[in-house]
Amino acid sequence: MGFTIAVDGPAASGKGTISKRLARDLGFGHLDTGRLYRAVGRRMLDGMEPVEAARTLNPEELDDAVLRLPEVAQAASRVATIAEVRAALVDFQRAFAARSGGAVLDGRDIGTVICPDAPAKLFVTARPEIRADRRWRELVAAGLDVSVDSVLADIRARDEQDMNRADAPLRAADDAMVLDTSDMDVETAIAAARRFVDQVRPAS
Ligand SMILES: Nc1ncnc2c1ncn2[C@@H]1O[C@H](COP(=O)(O)OP(=O)(O)O)[C@@H](O)[C@H]1O
Ligand SMILES: Nc1ccn([C@@H]2O[C@H](COP(=O)(O)OP(=O)(O)O)[C@@H](O)[C@H]2O)c(=O)n1
Repeated sequence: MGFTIAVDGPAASGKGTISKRLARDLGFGHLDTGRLYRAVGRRMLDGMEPVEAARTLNPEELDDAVLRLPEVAQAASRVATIAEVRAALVDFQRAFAARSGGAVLDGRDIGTVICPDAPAKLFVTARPEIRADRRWRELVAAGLDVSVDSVLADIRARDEQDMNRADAPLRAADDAMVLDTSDMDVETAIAAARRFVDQVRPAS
């Protein structure tokens, strides 16, 4: 089994950016597990029952640009409260984590539930207003007409729902390194994450 890096944190904290770079620089695979929940949420918006949607998800659906939409993110957070939906997605995530050659998974419950034995766990966070500003810039750059206030409201609502659900709530694992990126630029945040990984990774 390869080395697994678990990266969790709230919306737009920078966990995807860090995970992608760690994976690229280390030659590991990367799985953005939020896309699984977004794909289920999207299917629910199309009228499908969420548990059925999770059980029959196709990996090809994970690359659709429509998954970025704020309404899909909200639907994702709603379906993510359903224990049977989460259960249906466990095997896919654990199989990815176990791939030889190493894996980086980012989400909300990777260090706590999906890969509790991962040797490297990061919890990436930032102040809500900063996260909202980052996500707003990203959505505007993608051509969406959204206000920063609506993005902040979505982030706060999802934080609340994700932290307070009964099954696999968003929280830092006890053995996670907490990285607050509020006052870091992208390169500084990536470098801090890499230093931590290098400390716990056996030299190869
Ligand atoms: N440390 C940082 N400083 C400034 N912008 C950042 C930082 N980290 C990420 N971003 C930007 O913020 C947005 C959200 O980052 P992303 O990695 O997608 O967050 P997450 O995966 O936690 O939702 C992206 O547009 C990204 O380029
Ligand atoms: N491992 C995960 C990943 C995402 N999710 C849910 O899926 C939603 C969307 O996740 P995401 O990672 O794509 O969201 P962003 O952080 O990119 O905004 C979250 O608000 C969570 O409710 C989860 O419950 N568990």
